[in-house]
Amino acid sequence: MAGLREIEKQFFPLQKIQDVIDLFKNELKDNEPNLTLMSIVLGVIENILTVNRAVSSDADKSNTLEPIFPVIELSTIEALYTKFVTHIKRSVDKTKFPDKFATRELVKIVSDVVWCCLSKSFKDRAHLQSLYSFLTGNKLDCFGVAFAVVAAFQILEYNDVHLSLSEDHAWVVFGEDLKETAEVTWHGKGNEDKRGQPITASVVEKSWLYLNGQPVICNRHMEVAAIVSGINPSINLTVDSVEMGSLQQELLWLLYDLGHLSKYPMALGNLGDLEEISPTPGRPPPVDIFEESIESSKVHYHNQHVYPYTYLGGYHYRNHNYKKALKAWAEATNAVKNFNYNREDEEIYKEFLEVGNDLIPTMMKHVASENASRIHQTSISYDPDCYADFLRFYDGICEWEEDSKTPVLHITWAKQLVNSLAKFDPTVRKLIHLISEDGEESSSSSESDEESEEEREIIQDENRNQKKKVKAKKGKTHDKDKSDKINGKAEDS
Ligand SMILES: FC(F)c1nnc(N2CCN(c3ncnc4sc(CC(F)(F)F)cc34)CC2)s1
Repeated sequence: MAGLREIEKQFFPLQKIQDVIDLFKNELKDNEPNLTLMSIVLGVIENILTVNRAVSSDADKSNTLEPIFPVIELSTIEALYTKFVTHIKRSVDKTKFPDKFATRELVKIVSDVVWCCLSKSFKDRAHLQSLYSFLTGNKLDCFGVAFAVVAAFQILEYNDVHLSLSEDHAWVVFGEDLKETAEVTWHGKGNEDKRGQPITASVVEKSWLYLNGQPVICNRHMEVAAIVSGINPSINLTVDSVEMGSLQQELLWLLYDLGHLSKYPMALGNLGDLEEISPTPGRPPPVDIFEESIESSKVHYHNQHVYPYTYLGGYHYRNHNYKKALKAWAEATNAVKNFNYNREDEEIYKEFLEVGNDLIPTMMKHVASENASRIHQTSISYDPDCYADFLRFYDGICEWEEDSKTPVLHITWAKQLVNSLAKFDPTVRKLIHLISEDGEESSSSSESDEESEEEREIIQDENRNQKKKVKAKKGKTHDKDKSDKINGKAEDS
């Protein structure tokens, strides 16, 4: 790939969101959309709108709704583009690799060409995902390194090297029919990188990090979807750039309409989140998009992806549809239970820890107060379906832990379980009919009364302890409340 093509240059300068949409629309018509160009353009815009925000000095501008979209000059983009292309072409002697398809040796060399320039600091900060970050700050996050390798191979005119994505890791596939795999980046903290190594069946089997062999294997258009999905509109922990969020949302709808999100559940989840924040007129509601994300995982990935369910659960929780939230979370652990938990799976562990030990307890508390307003007939603490999904949620977590090298549950899980159990009304606990996997039936209402009496005593004892603790903690601000604000998407100030 040489310099920018004339047709690409004509879109500059980019002065508004629509100019970026037009540039991407044109690139996506091509069967080799220019990954390097698009990553640099998005990185420049994200940097101006979030990291180096031009603080408008004239007072009148700050309170108008006039957008602050920057003017992106061709010269800025071309300089960065040439820098990356030159760096890649100068570092790889193609004459040594006459094959049409990439080899493992070449993949390691290209990974090294990216890796050697990286500064060793702050790898899990925001806004480190684009080639702009690589070219101006020598910093890339885990995804950014893998993407840079794939963009480099496009420049070297290999069309067999593609991005392979799980829910918390990225690597590449290559070779005649994408049969080869290779690590090209690091994962998590304190793990030696395994760059150059293949991802073997033993590493993949029952591993959430490698999705048990069901990762998202991208083509060039899905690689564009990955950089758009990776846009981070956050200015800081509490405020997002409205312009950057709108650009991401419009680009995701462009990719959606072209069919490039149909096999990418997380990109659909990201789009659902954006639609919750700012609904696009004439587009489906967020729930429909989350359902499409789940359907995509079922159809294309043997229902092995977990995030589609936690996207949906989080959405229902935020909108106080507690019954639907419990159903989604039960289906999330139904997906995760087939994996064996290991030390590199912390991200999904944290997701479930928050659901089990924070969101569900908070939900049960709210519902308890709702009872006070005598609408308890519809409340979840009287609903057998909710109780069944609550039990399924925990059953999935326990099955996930079974045969795992690393334990999942600890005392806090048990305490919260007892605490939440107690919030369900005893009558509803009798209505549950437990059918084990081998079809054996047993009703949850225990045959002997003293057993349920004993169960009640444990629960009452736990409640007494909880009440004592709450009184003791009265003065202390609840961290979760703070982080609730942190997760809030306040409008651009
Ligand atoms: F569980 C839900 F509530 C979630 N909310 N946000 C979630 N994200 C946000 C976006 N995200 C992603 N969104 C699109 N594509 C990818 S590829 C990938 C793995 C890695 F970064 F490449 F290593 C992560 C990821 C990770 C999961 S899950």
